[in-house]
Amino acid sequence: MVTPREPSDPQVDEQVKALINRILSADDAKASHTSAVEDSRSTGAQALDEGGSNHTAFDGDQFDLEQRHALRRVQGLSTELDDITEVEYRKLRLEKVVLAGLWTDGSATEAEHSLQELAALAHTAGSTVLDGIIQRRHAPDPATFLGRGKAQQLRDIVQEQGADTVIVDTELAPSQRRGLEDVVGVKVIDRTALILDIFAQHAQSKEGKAQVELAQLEYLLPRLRGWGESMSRQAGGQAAGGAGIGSRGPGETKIELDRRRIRDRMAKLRRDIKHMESARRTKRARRRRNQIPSVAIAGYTNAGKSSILNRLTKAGVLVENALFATLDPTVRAAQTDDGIAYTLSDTVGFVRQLPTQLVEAFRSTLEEVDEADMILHVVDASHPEPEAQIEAVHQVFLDTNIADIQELIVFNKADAADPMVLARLRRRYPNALVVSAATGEGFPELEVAIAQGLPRPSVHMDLLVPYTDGDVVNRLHSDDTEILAETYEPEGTALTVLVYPEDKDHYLSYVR
Ligand SMILES: Nc1nc2c(ncn2[C@@H]2O[C@H](COP(=O)(O)OP(=O)(O)OP(=O)(O)O)[C@@H](O)[C@H]2O)c(=O)[nH]1
Ligand SMILES: [Mg+2]
Repeated sequence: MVTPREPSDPQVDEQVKALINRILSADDAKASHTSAVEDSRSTGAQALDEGGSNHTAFDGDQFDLEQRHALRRVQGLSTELDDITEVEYRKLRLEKVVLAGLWTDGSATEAEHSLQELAALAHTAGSTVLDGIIQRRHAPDPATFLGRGKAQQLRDIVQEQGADTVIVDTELAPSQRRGLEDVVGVKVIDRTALILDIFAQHAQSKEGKAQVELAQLEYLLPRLRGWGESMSRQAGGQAAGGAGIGSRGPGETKIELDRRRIRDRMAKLRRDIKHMESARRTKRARRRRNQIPSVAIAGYTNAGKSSILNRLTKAGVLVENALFATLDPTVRAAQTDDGIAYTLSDTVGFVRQLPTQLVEAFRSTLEEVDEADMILHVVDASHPEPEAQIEAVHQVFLDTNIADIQELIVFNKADAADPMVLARLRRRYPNALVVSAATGEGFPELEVAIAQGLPRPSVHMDLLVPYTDGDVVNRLHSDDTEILAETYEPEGTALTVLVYPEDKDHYLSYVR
């Protein structure tokens, strides 16, 4: 049984209230979402390499990153009430954390890697990870997630270390969260809330923000009940009749009101997102019509996708040694050595057990991948389990029906990877490439492989274009034609070209 929460235990209620306020307050997307990554990154996540981000010359000016740091500094100076709630909410939540996970199936190493990934996530959200425990157990305890004894041990660790938060490596039922909180005496957050928080901090585009807000509300809605229950219990004390109209206290009315406001907000967000989706589709259709081949970069979070994009295009996309640095698809123009233009799109990183609330948001970024001519599947070769990451990504490809697009696996971070592991990966994936976005190793081969994988203009034409039709020559010189020969004759420019089948008609009247 879950012990009923005392009405006078306001800490958790305050958190929920603050969260609701934050989400419901209009236009609070401004500074608040990007401000939470504190500078307390001294200890923690082994899954991230030491020393923060090492930027190459290809990573650009990192304006985004600077902006984030700048926003961080002004936090707490504002006197607006909204912002104060926000700051308190942050302070309350994510500072010194202890992690807790269960090892139910699989090997001990797998359980450990899962906790390491959680540490990396916590780190990305701005917390300092002090400690972590794993319990071997068939199934989670329905009341407290960890078994009673282990939960008490966790409480001791929390007290010893002076932690203020426990993060659990799964999604908890609301009652489990409260049950565990009652034992450990500090607030408990689950993996889903953590990932949602990171997404909220990082989303940049309007669509991304809307998607994340919708996901947060979806997560919050069923969890409001916990709060409502304790409030109506209060009211129940006054009107001792039990159920019925008389027992409805102000708490209940308030919770209903909040629920309705949240539902209204969710409906509005869904409408907005629909609208934004169709705008994006139009843009994509235009690109399609122009016949520019497209390459999508996909892969696990922190694999180095943005770094590879930057090196291929010198685009200056934010690279950060954190999970989910990129949360919005970014499309850039690139060119093969022999002048074929193509688009390269960066995508949101994959992660195991993506919260269901975020799957939609994630899928919208995969639409870019969906229509690509080729996928660069980037894998961090220095990660402890590259094969598991590949499988996780392939599973998502299967789930979203994009498994039939031509895929090129690219093992990145060759400079940091164990040579033995690299050898193993080379054997297992003979068609894959090994590169390092840090040193540039393997990039010439990568560029050749991309050039070979792209659809090429295939219709051979011999043309003579009169000098009066200069715009036609210009057009042939633009992105989507390959010029094999060009000479100037008295009657005009003679060209031998390869064009895409769709473009053939434009030039038929100039054929010699
Ligand atoms: N040693 C080494 N580090 C690299 C290499 N490529 C990228 N990194 C580092 O790995 C981290 C993640 O790089 P990103 O390019 O942001 O990775 P991403 O896949 O775009 O990550 P998300 O957008 O967060 O999913 C950064 O700290 C990079 O500096 C590499 O070849 N070698
Ligand atoms: Mg990225």
